[in-house]
Amino acid sequence: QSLYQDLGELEGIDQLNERFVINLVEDRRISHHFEQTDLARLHQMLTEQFCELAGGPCVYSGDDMVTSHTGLNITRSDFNALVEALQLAMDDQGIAIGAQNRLLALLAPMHHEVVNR
Ligand code: HEM
Repeated sequence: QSLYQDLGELEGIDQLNERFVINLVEDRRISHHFEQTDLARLHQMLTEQFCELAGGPCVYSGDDMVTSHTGLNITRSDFNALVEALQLAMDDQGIAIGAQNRLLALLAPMHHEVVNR
């Protein structure tokens, strides 16, 4: 059973990111970062990215992580808040803890590309 399957394939990942984006804009610690953001695009790009990372049949078509986060002044605390928003969304989707941890392990190394840029 691949991570892609454990996340509910494309439909599950799409639903996950719908909740994730809502959680981001509702989280008062980090919502200010998303005031100018095209949320429909963010949702779509996250879905492509997670699908590809999880081994699904997608190709991420967005900007690279350094380019898309440079100038945003994202802190380590902001990063941790985003991870919490994702965990809440994964809980909501009923994704098993093992699969949650596998996705988070794929995202964690990206903190170098998004924090303090
Ligand atoms: C592993 C962590 C992260 C991942 C995987 C990630 C992923 C992405 C992706 C896929 C995009 C879309 C890029 C595009 O439009 O081409 C994006 C944009 C964005 N991210 Fe992140 N991100 C992460 C961390 C963060 C954090 C911690 C924040 C702030 C709390 C943040 C704020 C933003 C904002 C504001 C945009 C939109 C920029 C714009 O409007 O052009 N991201 N991110």
